[in-house]
Amino acid sequence: MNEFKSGFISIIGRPNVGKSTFMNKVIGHKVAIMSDKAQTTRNKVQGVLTTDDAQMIFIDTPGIHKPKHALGDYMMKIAKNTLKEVDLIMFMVNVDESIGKGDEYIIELLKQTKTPVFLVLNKIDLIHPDQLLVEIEKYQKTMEFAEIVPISALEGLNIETLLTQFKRYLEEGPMYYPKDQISDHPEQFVVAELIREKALHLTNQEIPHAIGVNVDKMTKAENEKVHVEATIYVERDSQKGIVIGKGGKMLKEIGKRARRDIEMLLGSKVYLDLWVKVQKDWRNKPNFIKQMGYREDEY
Ligand SMILES: Nc1nc2c(ncn2[C@@H]2O[C@H](COP(=O)(O)OP(=O)(O)OP(=O)(O)O)[C@@H](O)[C@H]2O)c(=O)[nH]1
Repeated sequence: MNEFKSGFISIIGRPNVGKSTFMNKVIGHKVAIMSDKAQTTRNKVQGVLTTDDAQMIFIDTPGIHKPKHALGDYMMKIAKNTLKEVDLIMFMVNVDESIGKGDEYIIELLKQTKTPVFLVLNKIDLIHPDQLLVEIEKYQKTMEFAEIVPISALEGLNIETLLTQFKRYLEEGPMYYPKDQISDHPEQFVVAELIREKALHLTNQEIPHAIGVNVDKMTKAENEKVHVEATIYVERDSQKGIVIGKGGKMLKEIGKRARRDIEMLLGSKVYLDLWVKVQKDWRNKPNFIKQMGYREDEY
């Protein structure tokens, strides 16, 4: 059997280029893995595409949508961190419009990351084929792209080619989101991802891949508050120290930010209890991975 590949793909592009149309075409109704509330969270998972031999998790890139308001260092840092941590970047542009300020802003950001960038020229149905080459050349002058793929999200043109190319770039990896459990308890996975994401962004150290999060318990209390208990797993004591921070400051901040997003996701008040544990070499322990929600046979 072929190896199973998986990875995170950050979608980036200015408003109206067709990102939602693309997601709908690729994932269709499966986008409904999360409640509508999730659509208001920052840095949200847009959709998960699972095939027999691969899983692609498309995520939004925060700090990008309103460059005018988001130029602050803080938002730039979040955007950069997100782009650094994903496996691929999908930069979508409208081929029927000239390169605008919004695109230039994104290109500047993309130049600073080592993650492979796919330039996806959308809406090819609106232009003459001769024009396509001209547009491609314009973009090629701005930076180096791993691949350039013209598509029409609306008409479904060349989408399969794009997905095949994505797969070529992804590495062997686990199935982060179970194929069939998605509609049952999707929240737990998303909640874990939100906590992990905050921990990654805030620690900004060499530990990202050593952080795993498990949601141990999620219950609704009488006052309608959702009580979430989760454990952040790291591989070494030193990493535990970083995640907890001086006087517990870091952990508190991770909790604060994660809670905000979880509340938006679930649409209710949340009480978040976070623990940090050292589990040596957790990434190489199949049972542990399974316990964290990944299925062993898919791993
Ligand atoms: N002709 C044509 N129109 C498209 C294509 N893809 C998207 N559109 C149209 O472009 C408009 C914007 O598409 P969206 O998918 O909402 O764009 P978006 O990037 O998600 O926009 P934001 O949510 O504002 O970031 C819609 O009217 C779509 O129907 C395409 O391939 N061809």
